[in-house]
Amino acid sequence: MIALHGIHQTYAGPQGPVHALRGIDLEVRAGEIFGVIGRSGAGKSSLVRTINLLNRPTQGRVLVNGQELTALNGAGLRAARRDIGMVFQHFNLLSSRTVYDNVALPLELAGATRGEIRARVLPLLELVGLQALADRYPAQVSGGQKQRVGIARALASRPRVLLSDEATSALDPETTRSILALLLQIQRELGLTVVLITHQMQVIKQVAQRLAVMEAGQIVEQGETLQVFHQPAHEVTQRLLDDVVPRELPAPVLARVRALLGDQPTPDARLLRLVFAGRGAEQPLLSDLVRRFGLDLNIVHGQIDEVQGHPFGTLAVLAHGQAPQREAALGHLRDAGVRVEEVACA
Ligand SMILES: Nc1ncnc2c1ncn2[C@@H]1O[C@H](COP(=O)(O)OP(=O)(O)OP(=O)(O)O)[C@@H](O)[C@H]1O
Repeated sequence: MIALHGIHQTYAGPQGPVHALRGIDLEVRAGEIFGVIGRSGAGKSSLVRTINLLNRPTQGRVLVNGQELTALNGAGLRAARRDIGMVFQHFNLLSSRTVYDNVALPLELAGATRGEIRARVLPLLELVGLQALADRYPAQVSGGQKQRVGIARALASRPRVLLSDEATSALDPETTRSILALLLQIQRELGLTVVLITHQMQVIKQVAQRLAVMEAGQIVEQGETLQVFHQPAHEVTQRLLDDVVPRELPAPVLARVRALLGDQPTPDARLLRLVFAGRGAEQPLLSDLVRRFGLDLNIVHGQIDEVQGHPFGTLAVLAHGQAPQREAALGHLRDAGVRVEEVACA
């Protein structure tokens, strides 16, 4: 659906060239929501803007729906771009136009009649829940509503691809959730392919089926969201994931563990952090540890969440038991797909 081959992007900066993209190869499948995450300056905006050639890459090829955009210019490129909608962090609405007229703009530019425009804009406003606000100006609606206008405008030319450049970064968490829910809804209803860039794993967690992690102009990791959350391979991914599943146990939890252990050396006790995903989270593994391996467990901390409809979470347990049983129990957990880490608590 979308294929990027060997993409390089170099800008002329005041202190010399800036290599914003350094050899990106990426495939996005038809009908999926693909998330691109990275820290500030990693190259995310540069990447997403190459997909519709808002930035023409210095080197490399961009293919969308089998058409090589990098080989197009002028009218050919303009036509291809109509198949790619885009929403922006700061909405990019025209303040002098009403909500209705902002959504109508791309259709006007494409030469549609007033009747055609009306027949397209009204259902779009209904889709994004703004039919009652059609006559308001951007200054008279909230940030979340502005983004709904931006989404309706992006959909006006019936694109098959939607690019989202930090669409929720200017919004509060609750509005972010509602905008992401809307993106999911339209992706499902219209069968859109969505590429969404963000610096927040919470956003990825809510909507992306697959993701790529960027750092310094390169993709350092990519895969299915649940898999990457469960087994992040790159340090940058792990750091970004700390937002959703912190690696460090909170200090009060560690203090409680120390209090539980008391002053006596307890060679048979281990503090373990278990990361469950999908399959592992659905089995009665903790009762197995007690019944089959004779361990004593204190649950000291935990959180359970959902990623792509699958349970995902972490649990910190203080496990008491003799070394052979403990090792067998940990093997059992790992076989069931649970990631097991020993946490130092001294
Ligand atoms: N038009 C430009 N001219 C010069 N340098 C640029 C230009 N656009 C981006 N850059 C530089 O390219 C690098 C990548 O920027 P880009 O905006 O793609 O990253 P980003 O991951 O989207 O960052 P952010 O989340 O802060 O927007 C940065 O070092 C940035 O300063």
